[in-house]
Amino acid sequence: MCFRFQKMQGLGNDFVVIDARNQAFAPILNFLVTLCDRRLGVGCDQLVILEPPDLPGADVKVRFFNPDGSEAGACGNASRCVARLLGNAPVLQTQAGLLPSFVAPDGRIGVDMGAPKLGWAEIPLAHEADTLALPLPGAPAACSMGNPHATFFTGADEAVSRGPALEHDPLFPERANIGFAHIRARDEIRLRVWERGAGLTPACGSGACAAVVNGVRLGLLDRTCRVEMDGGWLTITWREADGHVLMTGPATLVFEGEWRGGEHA
Ligand SMILES: N[C@@H](CCC[C@H](N)C(=O)O)C(=O)O
Repeated sequence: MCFRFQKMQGLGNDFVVIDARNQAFAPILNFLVTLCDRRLGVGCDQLVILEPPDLPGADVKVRFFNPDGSEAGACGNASRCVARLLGNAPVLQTQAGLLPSFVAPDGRIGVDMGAPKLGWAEIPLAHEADTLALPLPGAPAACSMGNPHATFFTGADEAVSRGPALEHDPLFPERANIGFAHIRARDEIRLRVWERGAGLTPACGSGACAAVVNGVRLGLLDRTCRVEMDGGWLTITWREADGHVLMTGPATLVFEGEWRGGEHA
C-alpha cells in the first residue's frame, strides 16, 4: 500500500492525516492500529481521514480514529489541524455535525465545535442519572461534544491513576474521555484528560470544551475560559447566543511523508 500523509500536532496531541479524496486508502482496522503505533508505524494519538463531503455546506468529511482502532465522533485538536492544513476556513463535516472553522485575529485556528449534548441518553450513559453529578466517587459532570466526556473538578493529578478504570466504567456504554480539572480562577483551569482509546495525551480539545461546559453548568466557570493542558493553552467560549462552543488554539504541520510499507505489522 502506498499513500501520502501529513503529520500534524495541536498542543502536542499528534495526528497522521490521510487525504483519501485524492488517493486510495482503505481504513482496515488492523492497519489503522499499526499506523498509529509509534514503533510499528508512523505514530500518533489519532489517525484522521479526509473524505469527500456528503452534506451541503461542508468542504470536507473528516473521520477520527483512536490508536485502538475505535472511531471517535469528535476531535478538537485534529479539527484545528485539518482547518490549518486545508486553509480558507473550511467547514468540516464530522459525526458531531458541520463544524465551521475560522482564523482568530492572533493567527490561531478556531473551530465552532457546535452545541454540547447534555442529556444522559445523548452522552450516552447506561441509565438515567444527574449529568451534573454522576453516581461515581467524586461526582463528575458529563456531556457530549460529539464524543462522551466526564469532568472531575477535583484537581488535575488523578488522570493516570483513575482514568483507565473510569474510561471503562459500566456507566459509559460507549466508554468515555475522562477529564480532571483544577480551577485556578473563574476564567482559567488546568486540565488533564485520559482519552478513550488513546490514554493520556498532552491535550484534548473536545475535553477542554467539555470541561468548560461542565464548569459553567455547575456555576464554577465563566463562559470564556483559558484551559492549560500539558501541551499548552486553548481558549474556550461557550457562546450564550446559540449555545455553540468555540475552541481556539495552535495547529502545526510537522512533516509530510509517504507510506510504502505493508498493510500489517
Ligand atoms: N484528542 C481529541 C479527542 C480524540 C477522540 C477521543 N479519544 C474519543 O474517543 O472520543 C481532541 O482533541 O478532542
